[in-house]
Amino acid sequence: MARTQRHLRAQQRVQTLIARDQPLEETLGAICRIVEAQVPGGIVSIMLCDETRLYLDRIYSISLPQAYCDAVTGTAIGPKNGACGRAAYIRDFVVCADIAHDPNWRGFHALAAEHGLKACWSYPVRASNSEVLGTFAIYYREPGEPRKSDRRRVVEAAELVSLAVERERNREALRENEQRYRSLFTYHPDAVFSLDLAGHFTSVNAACSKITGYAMEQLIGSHYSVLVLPEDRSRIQALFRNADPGEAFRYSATIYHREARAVYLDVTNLPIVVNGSVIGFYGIAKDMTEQHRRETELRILQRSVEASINGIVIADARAEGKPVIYVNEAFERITGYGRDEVLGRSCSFLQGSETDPEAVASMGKALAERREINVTLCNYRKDGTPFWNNLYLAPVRDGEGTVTHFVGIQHDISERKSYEAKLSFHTSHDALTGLANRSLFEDHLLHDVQLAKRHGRILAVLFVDLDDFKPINDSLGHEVGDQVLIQVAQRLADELDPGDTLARFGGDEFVILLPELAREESAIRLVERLLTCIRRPFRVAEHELYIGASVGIAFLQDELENPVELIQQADMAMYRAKQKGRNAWECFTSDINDEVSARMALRNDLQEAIEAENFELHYQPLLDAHSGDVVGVEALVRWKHPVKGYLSPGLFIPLAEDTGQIGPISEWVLRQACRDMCRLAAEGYGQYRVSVNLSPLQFRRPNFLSNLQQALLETGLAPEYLELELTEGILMADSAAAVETLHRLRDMGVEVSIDDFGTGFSSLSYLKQLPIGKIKIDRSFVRDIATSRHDGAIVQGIISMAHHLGLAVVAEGIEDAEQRDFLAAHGCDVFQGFFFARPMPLQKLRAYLGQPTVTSEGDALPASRFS
Ligand SMILES: Nc1nc2c(ncn2[C@@H]2O[C@H](COP(=O)(O)O[C@H]3[C@@H](O)[C@H](n4cnc5c(=O)[nH]c(N)nc54)O[C@@H]3COP(=O)(O)O)[C@@H](O)[C@H]2O)c(=O)[nH]1
Repeated sequence: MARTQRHLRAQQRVQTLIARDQPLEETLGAICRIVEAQVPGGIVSIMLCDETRLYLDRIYSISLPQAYCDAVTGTAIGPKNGACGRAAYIRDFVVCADIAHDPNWRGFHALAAEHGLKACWSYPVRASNSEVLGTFAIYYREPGEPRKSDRRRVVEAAELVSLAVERERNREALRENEQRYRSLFTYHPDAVFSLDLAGHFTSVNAACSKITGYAMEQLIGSHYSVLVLPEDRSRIQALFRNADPGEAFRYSATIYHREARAVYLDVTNLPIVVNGSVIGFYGIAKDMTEQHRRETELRILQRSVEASINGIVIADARAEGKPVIYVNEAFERITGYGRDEVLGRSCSFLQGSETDPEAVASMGKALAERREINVTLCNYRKDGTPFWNNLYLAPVRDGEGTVTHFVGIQHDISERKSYEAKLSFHTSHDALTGLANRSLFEDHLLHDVQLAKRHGRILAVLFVDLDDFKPINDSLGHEVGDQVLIQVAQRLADELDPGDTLARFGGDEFVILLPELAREESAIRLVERLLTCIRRPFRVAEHELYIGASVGIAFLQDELENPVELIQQADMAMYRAKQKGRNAWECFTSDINDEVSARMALRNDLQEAIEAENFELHYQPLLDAHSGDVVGVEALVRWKHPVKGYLSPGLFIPLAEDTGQIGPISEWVLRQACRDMCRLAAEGYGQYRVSVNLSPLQFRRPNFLSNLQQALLETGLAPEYLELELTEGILMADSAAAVETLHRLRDMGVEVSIDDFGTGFSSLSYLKQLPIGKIKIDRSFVRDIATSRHDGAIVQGIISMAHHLGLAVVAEGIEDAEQRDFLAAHGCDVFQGFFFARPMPLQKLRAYLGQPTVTSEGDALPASRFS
């Protein structure tokens, strides 16, 4: 009984050691001690299997000699390998009553004998799953058989060993599991954490710290929501609230990094279930910030590509034929092809008959060489219309540098191209007539002169200047003038050969290049034809208009160095033709050159005269036809040329009108005339009205009226003592504006008369509508008034009708008494002419007007010339 109790107590001790997870070695040592205490003379050994279950590689014993233990450690499990090797092998009790004679101990006899071991009883240690874990054995130093109780003791001890070893193995497995789990947690690159049910962090790994910027100790215990963006909090709280027990849930969240930057997370939470209850949540949060940035960037890029106004096309560089894999909306708009019609096709379908093969080849070369290129080529829309495509092609490379795609950016530059074409047309053509302009004409001239010289051809340049075109422009307006020019251009073009060049140099000047004439007479015959065709009437709206032309001809001479000189020569010849009268032509000769040079010199001299104010005014009196009183004077400008003396305005006014120099001359005349009249009055010669000739240019200036007013103010002449002489042409051009100006003059008190009446297009009925007071019959009618019944009748008619309209009539150019008497007899109001007085300088006018006479009121009396 006492032995049984001792046995039980011994077992309890061992079990306590096992339960307390004491080290296995300690527990097995205890088992050895307990059993040896129970079996006098018995020496206990416990052997355990290796992982392969083929060897007994560990031995625990408190009494066996160490040398023996070392020798048997590693014994293979086998039927003839001693008591333990065999017991593990046959999985049953093995009794070796006499080791020395036991055949299963062959190989171990000497060892056993050496250590005095004579008997051994061994039993396999088996796990709960029957797996052999090792052996439990008792050695004796005398041969002997076990009793039943001995066998039971060995089996019980083996079970205790099994318990201890299994417990140790479980402990090991648990430790390993724990380490595995720890590794997963610790080394996971994503943030792994656990939360309690209230949402506080209970554990965090290093990645949590890295992603949030907070130390692990700071995170543990804090609530997850302090990290989450306020706008995300309620959504995430709801997810936790509504999570199905036992189900994982996933969401995206944005948190604040400690450095106040947003971190985008992809979070998965899963419940921690212990004993069937959820006690918290595990979380795995993947940092998506970089991916989010890339996605945002990609989205923006994608939208930019979609919304680009340029067509964008992407082709697969690795597939045969480089098929299109993407086109944007602009591509569809520009080409007219829908996306579905394009995808999978090679972009070459946009090319057509007008596509430049060189551009296509250079594009193909760039694609083959995998490099970018910018080409402009003609592509075709779906409806067949061509468009200019400025295409930029660039390769797209992958991470290894392999070209995977080509991106093409199309820019439809059709509008720019057409604008450029127009621009280039305008730089080389006249906008009104569409003819070549001077620059293009000169290009042709240089080229044709070269050929003519090389092949000994006859080449001529014709300079055509229209006669009588200016009055049309002035009197009927520019629109009518433009139409005439267009028709002239057409008529000239109709007469020319295809190889000839017709150009307009501006105004009414046309220039023709005849590069290949059979003989010089051919040019002259052509000129005759041109003059004839220009003489034919021009019809513009309700007008039937007649003009002529003057043509200068210049032939290419061997000695000519600069081809452009031919134009100048033809121009000079034209000038000479003009002097011959209307519808004439003239060939260039060297004397013409001299004449033009003289004109150029005169122009330069005139400019100097303007700057030095080298002019003088002469005054020609105007006499009352009845009383002979001087009723006014006409101011006539003279140029005091330093070499040539006084020059008549007939010599320089037309030149000044051509060159625009008339402007400053007119300004000077107006002011000087006003000043002189004031001076005469101040000197007591009387206050006379002065007539000043007005040039069309001066009248049309926008600031004409204000300048006039300024001149009157500056000089102090009262407006009623100023009369402006206008030609009919001035009034006819842009008549509405001209009439308006006349009204303003009348409002100012300035008198207006029509000069050279009878030579223009106007009729008396037209003049009736104008606020004018006087007409001046042209000198040409007065000249033959007494001898030509025709002129006499015209003058008579003019006077009669003018009086009916309430207009005074002045006759100019009266040179003899006959003319005077005729005009007096027919009621002419005012006389002017050499018969009475020639134009004279102011000093002579003083003498002509006689001694200054001053009335009691201080006014001078008018001088009478008839008494
Ligand atoms: N825009 C301006 N034109 C001006 C100005 N000064 C003169 N002119 C114009 O120049 C043309 C020639 O003028 P001029 O040589 O001075 O001749 C004038 C008279 O001398 C001449 N005249 C006068 N009486 C007779 C005569 O009996 N016989 C005859 N053969 N000639 C005579 O007529 C000219 C005046 O003509 P008009 O102006 O039509 O009254 C001439 O057209 C001038 O208008 C100027 O400052 N600005």
